[in-house]
Amino acid sequence: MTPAIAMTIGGSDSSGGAGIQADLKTFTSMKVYGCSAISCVTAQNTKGVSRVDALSPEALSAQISAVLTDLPVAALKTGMLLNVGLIEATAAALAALTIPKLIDPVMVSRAGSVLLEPSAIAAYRLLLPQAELLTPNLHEAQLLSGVTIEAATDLEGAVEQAAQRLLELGSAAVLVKGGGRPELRGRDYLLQRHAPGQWLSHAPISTTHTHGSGCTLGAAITAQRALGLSLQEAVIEAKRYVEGGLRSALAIGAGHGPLCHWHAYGSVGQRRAP
Ligand SMILES: Nc1ncnc2c1ncn2[C@@H]1O[C@H](COP(=O)(O)OP(=O)(O)OP(=O)(O)O)[C@@H](O)[C@H]1O
Ligand SMILES: Cc1ncc(CO)c(N)n1
Repeated sequence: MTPAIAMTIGGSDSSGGAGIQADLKTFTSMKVYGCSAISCVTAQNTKGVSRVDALSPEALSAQISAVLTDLPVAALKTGMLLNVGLIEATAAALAALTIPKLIDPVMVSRAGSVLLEPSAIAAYRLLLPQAELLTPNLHEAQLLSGVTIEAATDLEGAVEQAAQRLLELGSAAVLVKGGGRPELRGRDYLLQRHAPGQWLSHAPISTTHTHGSGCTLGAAITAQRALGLSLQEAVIEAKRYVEGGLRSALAIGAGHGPLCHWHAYGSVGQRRAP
C-alpha cells in the first residue's frame, strides 16, 4: 500500500494538544502518513508553556533533508518556528520544493504564551512567497499586515483588508482564522489570488477546550491537499474536521483541553476493568 504522505515542520507540545503532536494525530485520523521535522521542544500543558528549547538551524535542516530525500511528501505545513535562524533554515530547505506548502505563522498560544521571538516576525516575509496558503489567526494577521483588527469596529472589514495586504507579501492564498473572537468563531476568511474572497463557516461551539485548534485546522488542510483535494475543498473538509473535534473536545487538564481526533470513529476508548 502506498499512502499519501504529509509533513509537518514545527514545535513539540508535551501535552499533545498542539504542535507536531496535533498535526500527526490529524494526519493519521485522515488516513495520511505523517512525518515531521522538529524546530523546538516546548514544556507545555493545557495552562501554558513553561519552557522552550530551540534546536539548531542545522538540526532542523538535517531533519527536513532526511525526510525529503527519501519520502515522496505530497504536501507540508510549518507551525512554530520560534526564531530567525529556524525560519531562515526552513525557507532555504524548502525553496526548491514545488508541492503545496501551508505556512501557519504561529506567534502566541491560546493560553497567551509567546511562541515566536518578536524580532523574528519580519523574517516570515522570507517564507511567505513560498506559501500556497498562509493561515494566521486574528492576532497574527494584524501583526503581519499592519492592519488594526483586534480594536476595529468593523471586524469583518478589517479582516478582509488584512487578508488583501497579506496576499501582497507573496503567498498565493490567505485564510484568516476567526476563533479568537466570539463573534467570528467558526468563521474564517479565505482569499485566493485572482478570486473573490469568501467567508467559510462552521458552527460556533461553546467550549473552552480549543487547545490546538489552529494547528489541527492547518494539518487537516495539508492532509486533504496531500490527498488531492483543491485548496477550497481542503479548507471546507478541514473545517468539518475541526468542528467535529471541538464538539467532542476533551476536558482534560486544568486549562484549555485539546480537540478530539477520533470523533469520526466514535466514543472515547474505555479502559478495561481490572
Ligand atoms: N469555539 C469555536 N467554535 C467553532 N470554531 C472554532 C472555535 N474556536 C476556534 N474555532 C475554529 O478553529 C480554527 C482555528 O482558529 P483559531 O482562531 O482558534 O486559531 P489559532 O489561534 O491559530 O488556534 P490555536 O493557537 O489555539 O491552535 C478556525 O477554523 C476557527 O474558526
Ligand atoms: C508547539 C506548539 N505549536 C503551536 C501552538 C499553537 O497552538 C502551540 N501551543 N504549541
